[in-house]
Order: sequence, then structure tokens, then C-alpha cells
Amino acid sequence: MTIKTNPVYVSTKDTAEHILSKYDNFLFDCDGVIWLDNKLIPKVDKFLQLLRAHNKKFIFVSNNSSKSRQVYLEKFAELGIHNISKNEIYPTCYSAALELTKLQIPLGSKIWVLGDEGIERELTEMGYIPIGGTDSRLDSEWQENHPLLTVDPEVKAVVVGSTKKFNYMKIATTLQYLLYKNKSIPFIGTNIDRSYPGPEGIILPAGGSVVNYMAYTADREFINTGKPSSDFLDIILQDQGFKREKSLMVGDTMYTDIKFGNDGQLGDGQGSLLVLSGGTKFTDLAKLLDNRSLEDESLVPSFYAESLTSLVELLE
Ligand SMILES: O=C(O)[C@H](O)[C@H](O)COP(=O)(O)O
Ligand SMILES: [Mg+2]
Repeated sequence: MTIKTNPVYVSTKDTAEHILSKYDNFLFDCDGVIWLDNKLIPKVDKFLQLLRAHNKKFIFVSNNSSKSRQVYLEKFAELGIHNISKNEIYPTCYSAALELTKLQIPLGSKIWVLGDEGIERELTEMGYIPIGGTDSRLDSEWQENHPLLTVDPEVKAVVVGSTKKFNYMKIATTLQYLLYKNKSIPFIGTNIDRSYPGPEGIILPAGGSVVNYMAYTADREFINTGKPSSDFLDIILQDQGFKREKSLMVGDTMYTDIKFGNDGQLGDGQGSLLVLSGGTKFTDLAKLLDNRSLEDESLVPSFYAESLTSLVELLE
């Protein structure tokens, strides 16, 4: 593990121009970078226009599994960001579907889902049959003779992701699949995020809290298909034809986004930019830099900036 120098604070026109000239490809995290809940972070649309004007490529990589790529497209359009295509958006409901194919789970198999519609849609689009998920029978109070407590033997894997409708019925039914056949059914977790920045500065529980709840309950490990998974990064770079050394990951969370860029050797080891517009504040970064151990090195960004707003203002 190499010791990183302290991150460069992007606070001058020169440093912002350096970022623009050094990288050809920008990988953007969404929550806390592009938007906070349903509010676009100011001037993000301008920043993206500026990248286009400089012939830069950009894509979006979100650990949020609740929306499918199609629904993300609609969200981008509602927020005034146009000319994005579905294959430039990588939410973890999609990476979970890709993981099922990598595990060679035959198309047409049933997959038990604890999570929202995004996972159901991406699994269906890939050719799987999601069950559980948003089935309204799971919204009921606890019932010990609930029909979904009986395991369907045709289920070949379990996918767990974020949901705001987490309840005992869903935990209990999912547990049956995680324990089934001596815990041998693959267990995919969409992400490890503990929390994420909601509107008006409120911090909310994220998908990792649901995934880890189930991992603890079942006493099982899971396959994380979200950032910082190197498999996920490799798929994206290959899909997009992006050169690793010319790519920059921009995110607001050090243990997912920044580690993703650093472990993936983006920008020749200088390919991560932390923005402070989401869940990480300057004090968190300062604390990491002051007390870092060797294993924290992969969390240290190459650059940090206030937000994409501040970047575009420096470049204007
Ligand atoms: O589980 C979630 O909801 C996500 O962890 C959270 O929204 C983070 O998404 P990202 O910042 O990767 O877009
Ligand atoms: Mg984020």
C-alpha cells in the first residue's frame, strides 16, 4: 500500500483547470454530488455542459439501488439534465443483475428480493424473475402462517438493497432464503453505505444498513456489487472504453467512492476527487488525515473541493 500525499484542495482557477485538462473521463457519484434527494446541486447542469464543451466523457455510478436506469433517466430529465443515455447510468440494482449473470445463475431463474422496484426492474430486464420485493403481501404485520414464509425451492439467489419499507415480515421471509440449503444460495448486497445525505441536511439510513442487518441476522457474508467493488469498476471501464489513467471518480463518500477510484488505480493513482456537498464534511476529512493508519490510505482522496458548484464557478 502506497502512502498518499495529502489531497489538493481545488480552490483556485489553476487547480480546477488542472483537473479539466488531466482527465478525459469523469465518473460521478449521484447522491451528494449531483443532487440531494430531488434537488439538483446548484450549477451541476452547467458543469456537465462545460465537460461536454471540452469533449470530456462522463457517466454516473450510484450505490442507490432503489431506481432502475430508466427511472434515473426520467429523474435526470426532470432536473433539467438532458442528453444522457441509459447506458451511461450505473446504479447498483443494475450491478446486482450483472452479478447474477457472472455467477452463472441461469436466466429465467427466480430471485428473492429485499428491496425496491429498481432491483425488480433491472432483474426482469436481465431475464430473471424477481419475487418478494414490492409484493404488497409483505407490507403486513407479522403473521407466523404468512404464505411467503414458505421457501420457494426454485429461488436461486437473494438480492438485498435499500428500501424505506423495511419491516419484520420482509426480514423474516428473506431470512428463510438466506438460511435455506445450509446457507448455500448466493447472497448479493447492493451496497455498504451506512447513511446518505437527504434533503435539508438530514442524514438518512442507506442500503448498507439493510444489507448488513440481513448479514448479521443470517450470520453470512454477502457479495457487495456497489462501490468500492473492483469488479463493478472493471465492468464500467470496459463497457465505456475508458482508459483507467485518464479517469477520475468524483464522490462524497470516502469508504465507497474514493476507495473505488483509489483501489481501481484511476488517474495513475491520482484519480479521486472528494466533494463536500454530501455526507462528508471537512472535519471528517481532517480527522482521517490526522489519524490515518496504513489501511486508511485507500480512503484518502487525491483532490477535494466544496462541490461541483464551486468547480464550475472557478472555471467560468
Ligand atoms: O443506499 C442508498 O440509498 C445509497 O447508499 C445512497 O443513496 C448512496 O448513493 P450514491 O451516493 O452512491 O449515489
Ligand atoms: Mg454519494
